[in-house]
Amino acid sequence: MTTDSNRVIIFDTTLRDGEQSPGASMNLEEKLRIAETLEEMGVDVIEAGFPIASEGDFESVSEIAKRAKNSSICGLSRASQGDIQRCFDAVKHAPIHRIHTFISTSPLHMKYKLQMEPDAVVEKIKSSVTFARSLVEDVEWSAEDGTRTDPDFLCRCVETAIAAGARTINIPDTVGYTVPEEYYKMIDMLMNRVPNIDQAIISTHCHNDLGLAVANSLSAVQAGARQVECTINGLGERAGNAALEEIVMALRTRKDFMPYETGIKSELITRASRMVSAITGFSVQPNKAIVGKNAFAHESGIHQDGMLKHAGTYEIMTPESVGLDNANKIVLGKHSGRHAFKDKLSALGYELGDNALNDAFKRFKDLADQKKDVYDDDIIALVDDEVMRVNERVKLTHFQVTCGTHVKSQIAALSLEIDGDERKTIAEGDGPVDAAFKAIKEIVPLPNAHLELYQVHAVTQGTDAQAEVTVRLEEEGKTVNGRGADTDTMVASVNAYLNAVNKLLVKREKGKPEDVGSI
Ligand SMILES: CC(=O)SCCNC(=O)CCNC(=O)[C@H](O)C(C)(C)COP(=O)(O)OP(=O)(O)OC[C@H]1O[C@@H](n2cnc3c(N)ncnc32)[C@H](O)[C@@H]1OP(=O)(O)O
Ligand SMILES: CC(C)C(=O)C(=O)O
Ligand SMILES: [Mg+2]
Repeated sequence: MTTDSNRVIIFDTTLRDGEQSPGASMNLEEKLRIAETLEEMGVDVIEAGFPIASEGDFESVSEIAKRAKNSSICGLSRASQGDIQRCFDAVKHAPIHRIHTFISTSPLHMKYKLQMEPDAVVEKIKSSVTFARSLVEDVEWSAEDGTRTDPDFLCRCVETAIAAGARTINIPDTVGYTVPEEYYKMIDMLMNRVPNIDQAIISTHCHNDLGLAVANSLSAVQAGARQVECTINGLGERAGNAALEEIVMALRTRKDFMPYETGIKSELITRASRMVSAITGFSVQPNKAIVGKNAFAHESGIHQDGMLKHAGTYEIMTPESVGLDNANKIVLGKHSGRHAFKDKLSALGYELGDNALNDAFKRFKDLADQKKDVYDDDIIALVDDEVMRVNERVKLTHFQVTCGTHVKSQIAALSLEIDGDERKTIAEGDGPVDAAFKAIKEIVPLPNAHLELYQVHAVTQGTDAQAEVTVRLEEEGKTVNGRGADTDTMVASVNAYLNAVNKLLVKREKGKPEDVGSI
């Protein structure tokens, strides 16, 4: 830990307050993994649990303490000797350790929860901190429900705790009630009114009931607090605690406005976030700041164009700075423009001329209108389809087919353009594919061609996925493969068959000059 006046101590309570989220219980092995990652990240203080709560909590705090090297390991305890002793017995194994003891100071909590008079609470602060100090050097004291506490009484409690030996004074916004300006004033008031305040570091512990936990914490730092209590992914009681990743990245990104340092290796944030999410089963919302899956994703054409020209146009931090190695994501969808589409094609190894690019872009927009997510594989299928269709002599102009139960045979209506001439037919078949292929053969007679393969696979997942169809035709020892891709499997099938037909025509041109172009 440092005495640098601009250094903010990061106190992580994922394993204590985070575990107080209903359904977020973790076993020993999981807590050890998280603690190891927090230590690797450079977290200054790890609140590893509440040792009096259960045998399991005691064991996990002890085990984390035994393995700790650089981080201080802390345990929570009520203002009672039993809790404090149990806490000490667990954290004492760590080379650097802390006892954190708390008691409520708001009128509501004192009257109804503790059923204690304010003077008795002050006495408890004195006795509990004194006892904790008899066991360890580093004692933190918290005024539970601090933000709803009478300011004069809060000053009295803080002064008592410091006089008894507390070296960190935490002012929790236990119920997420305060707002940034009010919290700033409260910290400022303590800094100015408590006579021995310079013997302690002021700490924040903000809950997110109004979505203000991070804003309140930063406001307190600006007022003089130098420890922030927070959790990975903002896990914690009810709506959670201030999110560590948001605090750290806000301080790092806005150094111009908030000239404070933390010791966190921000490149490990994504790893820690994913680990906590996987262990607790609490998924991170896609639009969550810093660690949401969309935090560095750009879908709209104007943003994508800006990003391609200069990432700073729409990103205030780099994905690498939080450990995302797949860099910023340009997500192609119906809001994308040509710049992003062309860039994606280059990344996929395609360089198309202007006309081909425009055609492919149009088909991409049509696809994006039908399909929510357009993946790289969709684009590859689409462009391959486009490239294959250049210079085709037989083109599909219209196709419709019936299908369903209680019909003996399916009817396909088909129009093709052959060398510029429109030809139409209607054919019956045993199933829609059979009807469609018979219709093609009626217009384009291929007496010696045999269908060797008809294969369908979904390019991506979901019911709106593109179907990719492969058709293999064999004619007098020559084999061609045709491919077609579309969200409609039947349209993809017809396109694949026609693609194979066009290839056969090319092969005829090359092999038998006398048959050139005969259809
Ligand atoms: C804001 C916070 O996050 S506070 C921390 C919350 N975390 C936890 O509660 C951890 C898990 N808790 C537990 O396992 C249990 O509540 C225990 C083991 C701590 C206590 O269990 P029990 O002894 O059965 O008490 P129970 O939880 O029902 O009630 C809490 C008691 O502690 C008292 N208490 C609450 N806070 C404090 C405090 N800071 N100092 C002293 N006493 C306190 C309450 O007034 C109540 O006392 P009472 O029994 O005389 O009425
Ligand atoms: C025990 C304290 C620090 C707490 O978690 C709170 O008040 O929210
Ligand atoms: Mg809390």
